Amino acid sequence: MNKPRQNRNTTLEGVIVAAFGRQYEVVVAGLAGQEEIRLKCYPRGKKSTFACGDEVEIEATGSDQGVITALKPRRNLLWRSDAFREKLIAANLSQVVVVTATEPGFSDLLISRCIAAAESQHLRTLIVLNKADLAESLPAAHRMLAPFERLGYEVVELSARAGADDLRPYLAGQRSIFVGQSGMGKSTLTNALIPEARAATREISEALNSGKHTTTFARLYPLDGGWLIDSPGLQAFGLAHLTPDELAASFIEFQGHLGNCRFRDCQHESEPGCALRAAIEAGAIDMRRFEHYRMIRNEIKDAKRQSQGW
Ligand SMILES: Nc1nc2c(ncn2[C@@H]2O[C@H](COP(=O)(O)OP(=O)(O)OP(=O)(O)O)[C@@H](O)[C@H]2O)c(=O)[nH]1
Ligand SMILES: [Zn+2]
Repeated sequence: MNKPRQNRNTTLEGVIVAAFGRQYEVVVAGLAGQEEIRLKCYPRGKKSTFACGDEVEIEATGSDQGVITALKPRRNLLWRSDAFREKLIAANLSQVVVVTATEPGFSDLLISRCIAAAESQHLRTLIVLNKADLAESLPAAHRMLAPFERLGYEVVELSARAGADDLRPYLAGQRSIFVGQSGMGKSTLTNALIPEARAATREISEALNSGKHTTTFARLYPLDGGWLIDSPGLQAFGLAHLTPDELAASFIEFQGHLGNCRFRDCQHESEPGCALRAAIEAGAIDMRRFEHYRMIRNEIKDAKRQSQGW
């Protein structure tokens, strides 16, 4: 039987497992009984708008190289954007795992951003609280996460250094991505779950001649009937691509209140008869979450103005 790698110009199907700039690593799928084929691929055109998790068609141009010729329809896409740029994070996910830690401190606004990005794509969100061994900092982290837990977002507390088995059941059969600030322990978790990942991390930091293990690009690993993407630490998570309505809908606790304000175009600032404000006062909506919503909404408005050159 012919090995597909020898069939020049044959169209193959695969999944993007790593994205570095204009270069992508693609694992060719559906070749039962044959060893896995990994190809270094470039997009055919100038645009490189693919993400980890994308399902693509490729043409092999050599034994280990190929050209991406088509993108299969995406089930969903996690991405971030400001007024001028967009950055694709990952595609075809089933859940977003926000990794936080007792130390260093983390931003709850960033968690709300990650949740908004996930909810707007109808993805499940799970929160991990890592470094539970640093007991002194646990109470503060619990306080920070309490509003999210009250909304039903599950928090899994663990110490990646001691192992990640408590997380395994949540990841089995799922297509997950670890997102979060730098230093929360995403790579330590990935390494605990996937022994092969450790080798990959070491190889890359050796190649870059840096002792540091900061993740610089997203990589997908098969895991327990699904897969997991480890992604670089996030500092910013702009949501300029969301409409104001989409943003409001992605704050799940606003459901049941949106649409009940006296004015149809209520900005939920100081208008009389604002249902959201009433819900905050009644304790049904957490003030901090409402602040997050306002901050992101104002940022979206600013981004729109900037991109239109106002
Ligand atoms: N005490 C403690 N330290 C941990 C634990 N997990 C990870 N760390 C440490 O936290 C630091 C950051 O871990 P990384 O896994 O590199 O964090 P990251 O989120 O992948 O960071 P980026 O690659 O920059 O996004 C490392 O020094 C880890 O050894 C833990 O459970 N407990
Ligand atoms: Zn209102």
